[in-house]
Parts: sequence; C-alpha cells; structure tokens
Amino acid sequence: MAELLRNPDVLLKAKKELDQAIGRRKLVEESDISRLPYLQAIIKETFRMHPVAPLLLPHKASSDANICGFKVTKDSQVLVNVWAIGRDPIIWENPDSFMPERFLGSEIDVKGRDFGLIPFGAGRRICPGLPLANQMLHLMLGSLVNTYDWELEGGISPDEMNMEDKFGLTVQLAEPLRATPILV
Ligand code: HEM
Repeated sequence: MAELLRNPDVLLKAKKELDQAIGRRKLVEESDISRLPYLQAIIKETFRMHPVAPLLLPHKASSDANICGFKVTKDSQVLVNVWAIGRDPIIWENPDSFMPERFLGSEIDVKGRDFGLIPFGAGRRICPGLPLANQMLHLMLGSLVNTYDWELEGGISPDEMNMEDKFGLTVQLAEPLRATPILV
C-alpha cells in the first residue's frame, strides 16, 4: 500500500486493470488472480524491495561447501540476505525504483526457482505457507485498491513519504503508513 501511494501512476494502472478484469468495487476472488498480471507484478516488486523476512531464517550448513569462492564449513550458521539480493544492481536494473513493469512478460516468480527473488526461501525449508500467503496478499491488496481511493494523512505528498525500512526478524516501514480510505 505504501509503495502504491508513493507511486500514484502504479496505483492508477492497478485500478484500471481491476476495473477491466472484475469490475469496480468488487472484491478480488481466487479465480480472478490469473487475470490480474499487473497486481501480481506489484506484489513481486514489493517482495523484491521489502522482503518480509530480510535474512530468511537462520540455516546450518550440513556439509562443507564452496559458494562462489567462499568456503562455508560444516555446521556454520548461514544467513541469506534477501533484502540485499533484491537491491543488487548486478541482478536488477534501477534496484531502488518501484517498477512492477519489470515483471510483466517475465517468468520470474517467488516459488524458490529464481534466486534473485526468494522472499519465501528456497529448497527443502521453503516457507510451507507460501501458497496461502501469496494468495491472501493478492486478495487483500486487490480488494483494498478496487474498493477504495486512498489519501495520505496529514496532507503530505507522495514525494515526502519516508520509505526507509526498519529491520528485525521481519522488515517494517520505519514510519508506519497512515492513509485514509475513501469509498469509490
Ligand atoms: C507473506 C507471508 C510470508 C512470508 C514472506 C514468509 C516467509 C518465510 C520465510 C522466508 C521462511 C524461511 C525460509 C528459509 O529460511 O529458507 C518461512 C518459513 C516458514 N513459514 Fe512462512 N512466510 C509467510 C507466511 C507464512 C504462513 C501464512 C505460514 C503458515 C500458514 C507460514 C509458515 C511457515 C513455516 C512453518 C516456516 C518454517 C519452515 C521450515 O523451517 O521448515 N509462513 N516463511
């Protein structure tokens, strides 16, 4: 929601897609998601820039390994910095810009196959809640966008929003979003 209010052009495109695909003021249903590629791209782009678990969960190396020239000895604790991967200019063009368009027509998804975007982890310990969480995000965000217009509280403009992240086990906006819904 914060990135959408910060980028009104993206919000407008999302609204148009929802309007055309399911009709104004309707709640998004599971069967609608496949017809909403721009909404899907917004959620991927949000996971890229603001992964919920910035270091995943701690892992332990089960054997000695060599990763890109770095020696990882058996039993080491390994933290995967997905926040940094999402902002890596070697992987992503304009990494600090919120551009859902980068995912349109792209095969990249969050299911652990594309190591540039692994907000749920990958491999055997990948988040088992992935299908539920991913679906709920589309239903909730799509419904909030399709049902309301949104206004930033306190008369601040999108440019003035503080988009810094606050890090812990999970990532949050340093300054929580305050916005008012207006029924469309
Ligand atoms: C947007 C929502 C969610 C995100 C981004 C997320 C992300 C993650 C991540 C990054 C991990 C660690 C993976 C790793 O270190 O390799 C994880 C583990 C886990 N998640 Fe989620 N998760 C979400 C929602 C959920 C939900 C809804 C459930 C349950 C219904 C769930 C259950 C679990 C469990 C049980 C683990 C531990 C798996 C294991 O260690 O084998 N998660 N999740």
